[in-house]
Amino acid sequence: MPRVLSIAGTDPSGGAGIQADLKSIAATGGYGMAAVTALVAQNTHGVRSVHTPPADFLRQQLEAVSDDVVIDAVKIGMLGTAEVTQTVTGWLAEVRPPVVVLDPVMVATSGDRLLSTGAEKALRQLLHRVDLVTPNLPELAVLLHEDPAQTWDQALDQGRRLAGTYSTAVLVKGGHLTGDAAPDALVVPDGGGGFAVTEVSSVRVATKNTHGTGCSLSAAMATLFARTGNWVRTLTAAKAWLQETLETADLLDVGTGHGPVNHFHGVWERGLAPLPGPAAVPGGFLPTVGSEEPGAEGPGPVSTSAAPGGSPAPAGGWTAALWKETAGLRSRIDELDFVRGLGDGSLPQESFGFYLTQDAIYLRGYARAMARASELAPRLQEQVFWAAGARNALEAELDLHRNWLGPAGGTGVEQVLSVPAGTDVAAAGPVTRGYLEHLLARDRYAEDRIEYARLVGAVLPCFWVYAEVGARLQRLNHTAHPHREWLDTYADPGFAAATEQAVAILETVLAGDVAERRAAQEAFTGSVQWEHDFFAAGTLP
Ligand SMILES: Nc1ncnc2c1ncn2[C@@H]1O[C@H](COP(=O)(O)OP(=O)(O)OP(=O)(O)O)[C@@H](O)[C@H]1O
Ligand SMILES: Cc1ncc(COP(=O)(O)O)c(N)n1
Repeated sequence: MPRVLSIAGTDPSGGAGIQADLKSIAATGGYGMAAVTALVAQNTHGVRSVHTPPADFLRQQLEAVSDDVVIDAVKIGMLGTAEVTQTVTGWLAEVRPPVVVLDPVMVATSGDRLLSTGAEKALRQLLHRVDLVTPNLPELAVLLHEDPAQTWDQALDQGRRLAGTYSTAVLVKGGHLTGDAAPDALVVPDGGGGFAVTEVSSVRVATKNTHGTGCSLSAAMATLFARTGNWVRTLTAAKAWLQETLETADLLDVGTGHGPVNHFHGVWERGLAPLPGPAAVPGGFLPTVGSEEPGAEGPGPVSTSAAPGGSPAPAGGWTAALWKETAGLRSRIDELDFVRGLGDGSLPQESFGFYLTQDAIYLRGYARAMARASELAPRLQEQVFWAAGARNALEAELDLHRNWLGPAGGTGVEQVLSVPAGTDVAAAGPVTRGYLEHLLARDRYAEDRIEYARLVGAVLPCFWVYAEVGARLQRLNHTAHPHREWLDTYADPGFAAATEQAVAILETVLAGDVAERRAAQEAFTGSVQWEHDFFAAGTLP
């Protein structure tokens, strides 16, 4: 866990400054430390007064930390005066921490000045010693002695000029622009006079509770860079995290002015997932977008690899949390008479027939759910994926009739096939009917994106739980097994690959906004329960 030091001012109301930094560092997976530059009497409405302790005392704080603790990253926020700024510059020159991120705090959201004009020159000196500077648009202009950018293109030009002048990476932040988007861009000098510019944009959240976003973002950047060693991955991860803190900011009830962001909402919602391996970032924040930076991750979801159990692994923090949440219920599936009987070969033939009949009916409805998901999918890739899923489910259903449920099987499926079109659920048992109603409950949500999220969550367990149960059953298979051929169908690599893709889509949906996430989570857990019940019903012909 990276040890991250914030050097900044205080906010006793907890939304900005050191208090925000420590929350950000913890939320993004670091150990937070703090040296105070200034004590600020402020709240969500503004700054009342500032008390700056002697610079020598700041130096003592910094040395107390660096004499004892290995520092993996530093975030610098409010400095206030030239003397304080020079003290920090001097300490950095001696200690040389591996990563230094500077948020050049000049003016608070409330409009109050937090840096004396006499300190601007000292701040420019400090710029030579930092790896990343994260100015908002007015700060960018002051650092360049120019007027503030009015457009995003002008802001990017200024970012390039600042990066070139100080040979440092610049994070240009578009929070002060208007419009539906909140764009940010990393501008990194390439050493040959050019720049690698990577833009990461998010949807602007309609909230007045944005106090401390700049502090929180820069602290998250320092922490995540210490974890990933890659600025593009860091920004993508930090933005995704910041977005959820903004989306859920209104759930907090802190002050009556510009309130703080909700630093821990996502972490608490997902639960404390174990830390991922090297070069990874906390759950759910891994980039799923492309970038211009050479060597950075290409487009596409995080890699999914087969879990030791043989079923696909979660695609990120969101799916990991959901998978973990349903672990108890899934483990009970293995204990069911039907699953035990299928595994050890003791399952009565009529139970098997009943199960296959229900499966065929189920697949018809399941195909409809995926066809609807294809209709609603916002991205072409997903549209294609669900359409293919619908087709495969129908083909599997045909195959069941052709190869398993023919007259010789004597399971009564002919009756199912002969019912008039549109009423094919008539022969469904109560569980099959209930499961299909759950899958196809389409009119409960007005917005397409919510219905899509719900559908993705609802159809997923049939992929994922089935793959998991199937992988275990397949291991019990042998040449003399009475259900050998059926168990072989579980070993289809195409199905495993499709399951991985489906899990990756679910991860993307869960990383959407809160309403989408809720819809998908609820539908997913509901379907896991139905999967359990479906297997349980297998012994009730
Ligand atoms: N309403 C919003 N919705 C989504 N993202 C936002 C919103 N407002 C700001 N951001 C993002 O928050 C980060 C901080 O941006 P901003 O340009 O406001 O910096 P700042 O002025 O230093 O922040 P602060 O509000 O702490 O002073 C950026 O990543 C920006 O894109
Ligand atoms: C100690 C301190 N540091 C930074 C800010 C800027 O944050 P914001 O612009 O959101 O008020 C602040 N208000 N206080």
